[in-house]
Amino acid sequence: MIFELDNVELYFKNKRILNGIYLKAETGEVTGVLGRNGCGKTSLLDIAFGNLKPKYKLIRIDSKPLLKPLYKAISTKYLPQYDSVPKNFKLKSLFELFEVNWTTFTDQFEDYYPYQNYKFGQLSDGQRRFIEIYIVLKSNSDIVLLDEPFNGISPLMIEGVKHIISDEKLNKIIILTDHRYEDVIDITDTLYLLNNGTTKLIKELNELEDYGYLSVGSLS
Ligand SMILES: Nc1ncnc2c1ncn2[C@@H]1O[C@H](COP(=O)(O)OP(=O)(O)OP(=O)(O)O)[C@@H](O)[C@H]1O
Repeated sequence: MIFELDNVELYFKNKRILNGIYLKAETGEVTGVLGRNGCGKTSLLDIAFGNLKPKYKLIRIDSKPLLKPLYKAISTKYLPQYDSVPKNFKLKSLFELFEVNWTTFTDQFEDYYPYQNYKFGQLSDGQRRFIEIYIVLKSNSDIVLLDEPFNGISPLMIEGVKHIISDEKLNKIIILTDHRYEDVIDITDTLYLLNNGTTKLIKELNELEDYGYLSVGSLS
């Protein structure tokens, strides 16, 4: 499957946030979006998912325009920037809801074994984040959107998430954004920089310095 987001124009109160966006992502690949704070990365994912309506946008799936919101037309999972699971939800029920196997999870991540009957709100911030990422990535879908998946989780868990992303991309389109640019670069097949409201396809990493996203010398 090929997903394209094209010709996006987004304003908040007459302030133009996005203009002339083009992003292409396909099954079997991880597509990364980098950009400074406030440049519009979350807005872009919201527009892609279908829960933020810009002035203009065009989404194509396999070259055909999509007229419905993505989440209504295609099986899509979205990890938002902040907690989205109600705090009184039991982990067991959460895994059942997303049809993700708890035993497979705890076989791989043994630290979580005791928590099956815990409520989501009884976990630490990082534990909650990790569980959310895991279920979003592991549940059935064609497209996965991840907003800052590495934020707040410890280095070993970041490595774990990167492995899961690499496995899951075989059958999914994965689009992610995060400020941990080295981890993003490490796992992405296609990389965009969001700068001055437009996307730039990054072919050479030094372009990240040329566009002023990284300071000169950061990559050496
Ligand atoms: N509901 C809103 N009303 C008005 N302005 C908004 C709204 N949501 C976002 N903005 C503005 O739009 C711009 C883009 O915000 P967005 O959250 O998409 O950026 P971001 O790149 O994800 O930022 P960060 O990396 O800091 O999370 C910001 O300048 C923000 O102030």
